[in-house]
Amino acid sequence: MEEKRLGVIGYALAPKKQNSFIRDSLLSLAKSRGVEFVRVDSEKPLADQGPFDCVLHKLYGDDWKRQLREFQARYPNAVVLDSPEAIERLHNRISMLQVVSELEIEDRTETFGIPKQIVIYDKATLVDPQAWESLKFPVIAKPLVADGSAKSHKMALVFTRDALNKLKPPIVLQEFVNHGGVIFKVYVVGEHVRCVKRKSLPDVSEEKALGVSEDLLSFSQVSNLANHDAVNDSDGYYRLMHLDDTEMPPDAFVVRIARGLRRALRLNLFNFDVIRDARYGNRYLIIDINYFPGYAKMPGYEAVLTEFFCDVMLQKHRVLSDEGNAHVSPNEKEESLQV
Ligand SMILES: Nc1ncnc2c1ncn2[C@@H]1O[C@H](COP(=O)(O)OP(=O)(O)OP(=O)(O)O)[C@@H](O)[C@H]1O
Ligand SMILES: O=P(O)(O)O[C@H]1[C@H](OP(=O)(O)O)[C@@H](OP(=O)(O)O)[C@@H](O)[C@@H](O)[C@@H]1OP(=O)(O)O
Ligand SMILES: [Mg+2]
Ligand SMILES: [Mg+2]
Repeated sequence: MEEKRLGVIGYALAPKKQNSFIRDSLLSLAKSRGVEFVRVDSEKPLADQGPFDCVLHKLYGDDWKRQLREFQARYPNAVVLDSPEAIERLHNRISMLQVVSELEIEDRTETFGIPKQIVIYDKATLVDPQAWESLKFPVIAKPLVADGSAKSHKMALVFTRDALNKLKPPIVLQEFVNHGGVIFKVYVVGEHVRCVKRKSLPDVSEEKALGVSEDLLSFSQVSNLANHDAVNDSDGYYRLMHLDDTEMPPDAFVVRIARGLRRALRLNLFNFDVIRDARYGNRYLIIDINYFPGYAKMPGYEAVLTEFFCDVMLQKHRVLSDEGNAHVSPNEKEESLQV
């Protein structure tokens, strides 16, 4: 039975995201807590729709950003999850990871950072040895832009300097770090943090790097590959990893990083990929941060997300009732969402 009407969330998502995220199980649980979901009609201006208490979105482009601005001007009390300016930082693989160096986290046993990386904007720099002299091969070449397009996920494991001329800048060259073939994906939903294990690229030994038949290996979204894809890979490069044997990073450490990133990024909905450097065993490297990832892959995602949306609505009501007593600026309102 519906307890109390908390509010309406307008969602603006690409069809694939809508299909995976907006499930009946989420809608009914949210409804039982007084939260209703309404699809934003992409054929009409956002500001002419609603009213919504909250807009949940993962769309790209200037037109969408303009629509959000117009909506916010018309409904200054509505909550936009998340702010397009904050999301934009994740659309560039350099600014995305710069935030890691801003974190001030002390841990007695574990350390963290990012792999060594450089950015290459043009072909000329790509073939200039000075540019990548300091990098140790193999490296992973990643498109600089991470805008959700299929192209932005196309990576290459590059074994030799000679292979660099096959790449198309702008790219980031990041040192490949052996990590036992397992990646940790940390899902953040407001204050909630959940870490899961996924398959990753297998380690590359020095002999293997010397013996490869190709000096460049292309791949895309490895952690989403089904296990049988990996096993059937014709040259046997991928193999089934024993995820169960891999120890998880300490919970408290992961939560501290997640909360630090959330504050620094001013985002509520994201995940980040972490690998454990096989050379040390207590050193963790953050390699990727994604806005509004595939939460539906998280067991029990409905309860976690519902709890979060209820909190957002309750905080909004709280801010509004405070506003009756004193003036609260829009910035302060946003701040209050960041617990
Ligand atoms: N520096 C690295 N060292 C070792 N493996 C890496 C490194 N960077 C990336 N990988 C591997 O390559 C995969 C893809 O890299 P990354 O996560 O940056 O790409 P993405 O396309 O943004 O991924 P996602 O689908 O999570 O958005 C990782 O999941 C991991 O398996
Ligand atoms: O679609 P999936 O469920 O695989 O979710 C993936 C999501 O795609 P979607 O937003 O189109 O859904 C990706 O977003 P873009 O970089 O392409 O913007 C990125 O966030 C991945 O990291 C997510 O995979 P996960 O990290 O959760 O495994
Ligand atoms: Mg990733
Ligand atoms: Mg990514």
